[in-house]
Amino acid sequence: MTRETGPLTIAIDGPSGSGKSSVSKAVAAELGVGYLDTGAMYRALTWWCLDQGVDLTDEGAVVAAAEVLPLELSTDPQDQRVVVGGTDVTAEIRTTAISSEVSKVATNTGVRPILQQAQRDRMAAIARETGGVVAEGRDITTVVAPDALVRLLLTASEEARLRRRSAEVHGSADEEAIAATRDQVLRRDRDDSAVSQFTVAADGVVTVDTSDLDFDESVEAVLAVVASLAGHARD
Ligand SMILES: Nc1ncnc2c1ncn2[C@@H]1O[C@H](COP(=O)(O)OP(=O)(O)O)[C@@H](O)[C@H]1O
Ligand SMILES: Nc1ccn([C@H]2C[C@H](O)[C@@H](COP(=O)(O)OP(=O)(O)O)O2)c(=O)n1
Repeated sequence: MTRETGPLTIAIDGPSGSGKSSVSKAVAAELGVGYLDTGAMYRALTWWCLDQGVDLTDEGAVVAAAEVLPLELSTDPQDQRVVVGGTDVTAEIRTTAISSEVSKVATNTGVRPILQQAQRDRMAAIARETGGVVAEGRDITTVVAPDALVRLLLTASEEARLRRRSAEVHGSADEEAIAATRDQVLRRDRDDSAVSQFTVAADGVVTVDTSDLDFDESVEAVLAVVASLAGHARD
């Protein structure tokens, strides 16, 4: 798609389970633009460090790994593939083993500027190629792309986020499954909050609360904000 006023750049942040990845992918597909999952980059680096035997608490070693991370990330929202050093890790980076360790990498203050710059470069390349980009994470609206045309904070109640993640990871949202999900949702958000602000919208960032919306309604709500801010009329 093309716009006379420049590329349609959309930045979306939010806590775990708010619907960032799934909603962003659907929004990008609907608008016909590329997609960047910045969380996948932190997850891929975590996987690679573990694979290479790098101690995640050795900050300098993890920074050195970030500098040479051999990452291939697809940009098609309907075909997401993450390849590190020739190994397809698309599924593996979503496992509890990675989810429980990724904050150690994401809170490494030497790693963040390296991945943030890589994310800016990727956003620019995707926008050039497809006329726009939907990029999602924790600091896209504030640090990576504060000048994006549309900036959104996707939120949902703690209860809704736990229920969704639990259903996704354990196939159930009963008490036991929710208890097993707490660490990778609440503890991780608490840790990640030390380096990014993603619970309160920064100035100029629009909040969409999805607690009482189903998936399709969440996608519609985001598309409505895009239409009002970017003047983009859907086909
Ligand atoms: N509004 C919604 N209502 C119900 N389920 C949702 C909604 N948004 C997302 N989901 C589901 O919740 C789970 C977590 O969503 P995801 O997009 O991975 O969140 P995040 O990227 O913010 O961690 C997925 O299984 C997704 O399909
Ligand atoms: N822009 C970003 C994106 C993710 N992160 C961190 C925070 C998370 O713990 C990990 C993984 O992010 P991801 O978006 O995949 O996590 P969720 O799907 O929301 O559970 O990376 C970050 O610090 N900054």
